[in-house]
Amino acid sequence: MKIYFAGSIRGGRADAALYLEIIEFLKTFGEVLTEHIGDPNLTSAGKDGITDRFIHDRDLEWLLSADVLIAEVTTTSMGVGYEIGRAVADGKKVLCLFRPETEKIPSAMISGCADLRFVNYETVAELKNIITRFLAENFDL
Ligand SMILES: O=c1[nH]c(=O)n([C@H]2C[C@H](O)[C@@H](COP(=O)(O)O)O2)cc1CO
Repeated sequence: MKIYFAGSIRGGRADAALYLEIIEFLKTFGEVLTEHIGDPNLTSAGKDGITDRFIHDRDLEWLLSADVLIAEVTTTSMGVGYEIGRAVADGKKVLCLFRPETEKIPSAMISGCADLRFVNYETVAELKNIITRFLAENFDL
């Protein structure tokens, strides 16, 4: 299974360590196409490609080749929102994970979308359980 993991980069790297932990966990289910999102050296000021066009085109190719998109959406990111929209438009299975303990409120354009699964979680153990169920139960919960 090819998994596209989406997490904030320029939107802020407060959850970068969590992204790395999610990616390591996702690797037990299949190939994670976007391992660089967990790179602790990748900052919100940086980029992991030569140009923005290169990053966009490379990521979109990965996204369209993936079986599923899993996004951690607690840190608001325009890029993650765009990826979710493109995945939904392409009919992909999409799981969005959000920690409501923060002061942030998710965009209604994500939490209100009926064509994806939007799930709140509190602990990493809970998050892993949700991912396991989603991937094991044919992208449903
Ligand atoms: O350098 C990058 N590399 C990269 O793969 N992305 C993609 C993957 C992430 O899921 C998403 C993050 O978007 P943003 O940078 O707007 O927070 O965009 C985004 C950037 C920078 O915008």
